[in-house]
Amino acid sequence: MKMVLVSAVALIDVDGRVLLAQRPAGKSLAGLWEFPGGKVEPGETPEHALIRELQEELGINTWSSCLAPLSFASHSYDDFHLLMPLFACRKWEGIPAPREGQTLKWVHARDLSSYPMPPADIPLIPILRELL
Ligand SMILES: Nc1nc2c([nH]c(=O)n2[C@@H]2O[C@H](COP(=O)(O)OP(=O)(O)OP(=O)(O)O)[C@@H](O)[C@H]2O)c(=O)[nH]1
Repeated sequence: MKMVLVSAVALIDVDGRVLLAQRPAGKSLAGLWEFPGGKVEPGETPEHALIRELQEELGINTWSSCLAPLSFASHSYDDFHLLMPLFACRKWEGIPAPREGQTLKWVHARDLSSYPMPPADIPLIPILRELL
């Protein structure tokens, strides 16, 4: 099966809340809440892919040194296998704004399970709760 490498991040604010983005209508898994990020392009590191995606999707800047490896998701969808490193990030420049039609929400760790997420993300929730 095709392996797809996606880099994702838990942006954590000063109150310990995590930023979730709701996938817009028309995309695969529309309506589900996910961590910001996207596919790692050829020649990119996961960190650089994330820095690029955060600029494109949210209009914020961060740095490799601010991306701490937290965990990863490994999940088979019908047509590909997703391998998704999840970083934690507490430091960035700018205010996250929805640049690609997403809805954004800062969510307390205890409330994360109220937001329907892609199946690959479910095992990441207890790990985030533990961190926060
Ligand atoms: N960014 C992100 N992607 C996730 C998460 N969980 C998860 O299964 N994915 C999957 O990883 C892929 C991310 O691709 P992407 O964000 O670059 O691409 P996309 O949605 O524009 O492309 P697509 O429409 O081909 O799925 C999607 O298939 C998405 O469903 C997550 O928490 N964050």
